[in-house]
Amino acid sequence: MTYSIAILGAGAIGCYIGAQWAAPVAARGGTLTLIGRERVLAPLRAQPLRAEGVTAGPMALTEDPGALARADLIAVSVKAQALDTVMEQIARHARPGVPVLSLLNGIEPVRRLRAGLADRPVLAGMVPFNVVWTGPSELHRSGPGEVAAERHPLTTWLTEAGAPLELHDDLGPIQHGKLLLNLVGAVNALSGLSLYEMLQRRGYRRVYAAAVAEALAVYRAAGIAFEKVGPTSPRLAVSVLRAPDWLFRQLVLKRQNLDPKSMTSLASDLAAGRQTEVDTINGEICRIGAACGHPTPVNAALVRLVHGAEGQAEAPAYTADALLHEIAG
Ligand SMILES: NC(=O)C1=CN([C@@H]2O[C@H](COP(=O)(O)OP(=O)(O)OC[C@H]3O[C@@H](n4cnc5c(N)ncnc54)[C@H](OP(=O)(O)O)[C@@H]3O)[C@@H](O)[C@H]2O)C=CC1
Ligand SMILES: CC(C)(CO)C(=O)C(=O)O
Repeated sequence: MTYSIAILGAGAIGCYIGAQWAAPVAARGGTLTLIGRERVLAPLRAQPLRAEGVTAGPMALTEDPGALARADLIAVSVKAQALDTVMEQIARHARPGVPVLSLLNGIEPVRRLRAGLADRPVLAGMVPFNVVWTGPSELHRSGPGEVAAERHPLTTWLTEAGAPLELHDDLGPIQHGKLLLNLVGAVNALSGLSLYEMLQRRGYRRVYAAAVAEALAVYRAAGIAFEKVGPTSPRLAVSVLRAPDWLFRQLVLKRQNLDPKSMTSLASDLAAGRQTEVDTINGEICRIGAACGHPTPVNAALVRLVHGAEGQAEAPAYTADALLHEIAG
């Protein structure tokens, strides 16, 4: 059997995953189509996409959501803010029963896709690393790990074709593990610094550690299982993040291969004056806390501050002390 894969949302993640999957899909006689905006696709028509120095295999590039009609699997890689439109496009163009794989951060997007596309399988996926554009057709990845997805005949076909993908029967613990890693996004966004610069400073790391410690307490109270995603186990991370700068640099930063200009995707949105995914990230911790009666003042403060900064002409530049003050209430 051979299949046609569509990636809906040609941004940092969609293009990186497209670059990883294109050659294995083509080698099995399949096709891969990236659906996105012309401003992103035009440079890729002029110069093939390169991710980590490797040139991507053949892929079709289009702005037309009508291309979904040919897909046997649709991987969604837009921001959560675009999900309503994407669900309408899938409902209008995709064939009945074609599965949708969510590559978005957070747990809420999968819930929304399952509610909005109830007539087709929606598979959870998780991208553990950071990807940034280093040129119009060049991507840089930082951080370890493999993309994870729920097991399904189409995701099994992808792995058999050689696409780098780990399959699981239940992605819940992995999604909850990734959510802990994502809590850095709001701190990074509010600092106004690159992720690399922000992580060099203990004050910001203490804010991030407080958000993770609170989330761990909420998971415990709610009985939620999680797995380690990223370089360090979340419980150890809380202590490691609080270490002095010189020790953190030796233990973590030196091994991370972080691009000095890298930003979390939440920080890129805020810096570009766009709405962010903070409600699906820190907001999810607040929702779980509210449901089990566990207070979440740290994550609630981060949600409030990020919302306050959205749509402002200038990106915020909170000092670490100011953020520590805000989360202390
Ligand atoms: N970047 C990263 O390192 C990581 C990101 N993630 C998650 O992956 C998801 C995608 O993030 P990322 O790649 O950074 O986001 P990007 O903003 O880089 O990419 C999304 C792209 O999809 C486009 N788009 C939106 N709606 C549509 C549509 N209906 N049809 C076609 N294209 C559309 C957007 O255009 P426009 O801007 O015009 O809306 C944008 O170009 C997010 O949930 C993020 O949290 C997960 C792990 C790491
Ligand atoms: C950096 C990372 C891996 C964790 O927040 C990420 O998922 C993002 O940029 O959104």
